[in-house]
Amino acid sequence: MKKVLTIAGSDCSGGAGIQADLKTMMAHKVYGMSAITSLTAQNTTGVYGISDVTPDFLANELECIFDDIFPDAVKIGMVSNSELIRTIADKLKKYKPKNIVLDPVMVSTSGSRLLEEEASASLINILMPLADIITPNIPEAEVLSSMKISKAEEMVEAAKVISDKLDGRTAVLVKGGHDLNTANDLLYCDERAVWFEGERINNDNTHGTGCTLSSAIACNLAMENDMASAVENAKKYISGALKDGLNLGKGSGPLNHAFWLDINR
Ligand SMILES: Nc1ncnc2c1ncn2[C@@H]1O[C@H](COP(=O)(O)OP(=O)(O)O)[C@@H](O)[C@H]1O
Ligand SMILES: Cc1ncc(COP(=O)(O)OP(=O)(O)O)c(N)n1
Repeated sequence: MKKVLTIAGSDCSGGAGIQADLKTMMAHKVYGMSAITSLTAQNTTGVYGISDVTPDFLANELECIFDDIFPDAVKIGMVSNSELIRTIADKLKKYKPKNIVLDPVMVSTSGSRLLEEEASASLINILMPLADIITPNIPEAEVLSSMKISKAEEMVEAAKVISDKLDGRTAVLVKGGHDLNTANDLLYCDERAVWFEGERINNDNTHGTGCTLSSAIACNLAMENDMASAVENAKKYISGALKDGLNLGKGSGPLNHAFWLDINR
């Protein structure tokens, strides 16, 4: 059985963070593990509290995992401060896992900062170069490229700028969920731009879409798919989970991961 590790924050309401990641892993029939960076008190209406673990505790979690059940892929999500970012980088350099997917989580859809402002530079300079793929949404790609993105060509341009900053070694997937007309994601990999077109689904329940997509990519890489196939399969997964139309909570609700179990029975 393939094994996948998520290093991310906990969402007590189960829509995003490690809960979304572990549900995605279960649906992909891989063995899921989690190193928690932060506890959040949040639900479909917003984020009401954040409590980071200590760097020593995160180091301990990572040692426990890597020394015992070595993952075939690693997904990294919310890491709110520079000390935690450095802790993760140290362990990745020590253990050298393959297939690192980094979702550069900065601000939740509900508008709360999940990355301290002064930690952006550490995320970019310390953690991103270690990733095989990073998956910014449009606002995150704007921050990373220092560009405004308002059309498809600018998604390509921004992805190139970000890729250049990472010496071209890291694939860049600019997600199009924040474009109100389409849902097309752009993969820039090995100096080539490839579009993954998605039908825009009329569902405001999008809590955890970014977490889910990046975990699905990690699962597919663990299962030895190449990068483009991993993104293509992950896009099918996210589209199906959104289309299912689960409607829970008073705000932007979570996805239904169980649809995948039903269609793959
Ligand atoms: N309404 C939608 N219809 C179809 N796909 C969507 C929709 N909203 C988001 N997605 C897809 O969900 C994934 C996550 O995208 P996005 O919402 O941009 O990221 P984030 O959750 O990090 O802000 C992408 O594959 C995007 O295309
Ligand atoms: C603990 C935690 N991690 C990440 C997020 C952000 O989730 P994401 O899927 O990027 O997008 P939204 O849920 O904000 O739409 C989170 N909220 N909590």
